[in-house]
Amino acid sequence: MEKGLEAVMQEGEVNADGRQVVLSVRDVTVGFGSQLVLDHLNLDVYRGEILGFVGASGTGKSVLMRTVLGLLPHRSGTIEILGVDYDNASEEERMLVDMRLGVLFQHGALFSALTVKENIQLPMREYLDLPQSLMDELAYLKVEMVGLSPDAADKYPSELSGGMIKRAALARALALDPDLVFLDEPTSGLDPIGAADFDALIAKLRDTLGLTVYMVTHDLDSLFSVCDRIAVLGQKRVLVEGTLEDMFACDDPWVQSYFRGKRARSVVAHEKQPTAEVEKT
Ligand SMILES: Nc1ncnc2c1ncn2[C@@H]1O[C@H](COP(=O)(O)OP(=O)(O)OP(=O)(O)O)[C@@H](O)[C@H]1O
Repeated sequence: MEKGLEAVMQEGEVNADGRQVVLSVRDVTVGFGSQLVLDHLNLDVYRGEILGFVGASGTGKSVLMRTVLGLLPHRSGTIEILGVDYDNASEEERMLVDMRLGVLFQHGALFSALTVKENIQLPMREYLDLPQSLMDELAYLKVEMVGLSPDAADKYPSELSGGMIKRAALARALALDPDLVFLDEPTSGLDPIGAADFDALIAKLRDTLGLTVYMVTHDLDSLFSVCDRIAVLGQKRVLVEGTLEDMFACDDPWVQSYFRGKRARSVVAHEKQPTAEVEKT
């Protein structure tokens, strides 16, 4: 049975804790030829949270994100987005779901021949029928929302710094006011201050817009500072998902070395520093 936009946006299983599940991945298996990358993987993402998704290189984080976005086929299992079983949805339902999703691919992936404003307007042109003046107004609004100055809107990607490209790509991901945003290593390639600013921007957007954020990252700072929950991919499935405390308590060797290793300890020490400073004054 087909559902209208209202139904698509409001549905989603509510779990035992009363949390709304906006993305539910059940028993999903993905492979290429004889190589199995994901094997009966399960994952839930809750409305309004920032979920950090980590795992060793090559474990399948990008494959999972692309599978959830319908860009790669899965051999078995179900994927429900905003309460809609994507595989069994009608074309209209899929389009309504797609409109509620924003994606920031690794390296920004802006079209180099288009200005920032034109890049932001691409999803608007694809899904909506709006007059140019309104699309311009909306594009400037998104540019401001991600902390870029208005003159950045008329620049081409080659005229922007790495941090500005990430912000412009985020503005494009926000073009249709999505419910759920996928970010693939959003802080990679940024210096620590740029990365921290970007993390703060994501947290602010979540708080003000009520976004749900699914963030693939290797950045320990992001995991410690902005993620509400973390899911760890390993052995073709989600090894553990939960809070930082759950990560510290997990006895899987990779999770232990990642969250209790030297780098993690220095990040924790650094995260605690501002509090110590405040206490001194
Ligand atoms: N289109 C494809 N065809 C064949 N194999 C693929 C394809 N895409 C990914 N793979 C394989 O799937 C595995 C997982 O790749 P993926 O890019 O998802 O890893 P990742 O966890 O995102 O790694 P990283 O952290 O380095 O980005 C790798 O062995 C990769 O070679």
